[in-house]
Amino acid sequence: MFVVFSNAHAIADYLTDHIAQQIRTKPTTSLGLATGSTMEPIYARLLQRIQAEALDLSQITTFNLDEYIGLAPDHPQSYFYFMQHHLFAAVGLQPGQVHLPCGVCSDAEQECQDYAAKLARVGGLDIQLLGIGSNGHIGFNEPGTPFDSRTHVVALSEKTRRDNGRFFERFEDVPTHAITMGIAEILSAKEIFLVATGRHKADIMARLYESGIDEQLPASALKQHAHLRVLVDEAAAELLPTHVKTVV
Ligand SMILES: O=P(O)(O)OC[C@H]1O[C@](O)(CO)[C@@H](O)[C@@H]1O
Repeated sequence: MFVVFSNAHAIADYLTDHIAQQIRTKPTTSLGLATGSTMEPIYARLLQRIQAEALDLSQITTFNLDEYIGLAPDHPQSYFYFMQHHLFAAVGLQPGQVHLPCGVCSDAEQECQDYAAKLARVGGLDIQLLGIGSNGHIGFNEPGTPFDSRTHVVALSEKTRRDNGRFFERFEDVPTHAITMGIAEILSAKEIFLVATGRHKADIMARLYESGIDEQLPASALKQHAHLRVLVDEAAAELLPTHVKTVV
């Protein structure tokens, strides 16, 4: 389950190869995308590859995991802005191809239903990329989220708001709520890659390894998935027992 790479760039190379191959084989590939610092080197490498190979993205679709409630797409900390800045704009993905929950729609519950309906129409994304929060959240599915959840509004935990506070000027500016894809929708992807890099992710990787399937640890839901790979760098793998690690 755990594949250990020397560093974050090696993980980015591996995922870029895999995603590029998938798109070449299936031009209508649907990608589930994540945000956060972990994804930055991955999108940087993917962007280089797309440009170098002039990979045809005209038929792909993308679905992001989550968005903060209250942040407009042009807010620098919105996840829409993150995706535009790190990937979408440079590779020329068109508005109709990319999907993120709307954080400023007047009816958030309706937005969740609409997003869930769009995901249901795709019927399981081809590849889902995931980061992991230090409390084990995936997307913004915080501990205690039912594993059969679909897209929903979530109240962010104090821990998550503090972790993400590094991107905001003041802690009070960190949104209190978000819309996130649910765990059932994440699990419906055909392949899932959970990525964790850095020593600050070593504790949660050890917890994930030791835990049974437990709603208090959202990422443990992934253990039910037949095509999950957890990609870690050496620092994030530090507390894992040697016998569970495949080193590449
Ligand atoms: O990659 P980071 O910045 O450590 O974030 C980990 C996870 O937390 C989130 O940023 C949400 O808190 C996710 O988008 C991400 O997958």
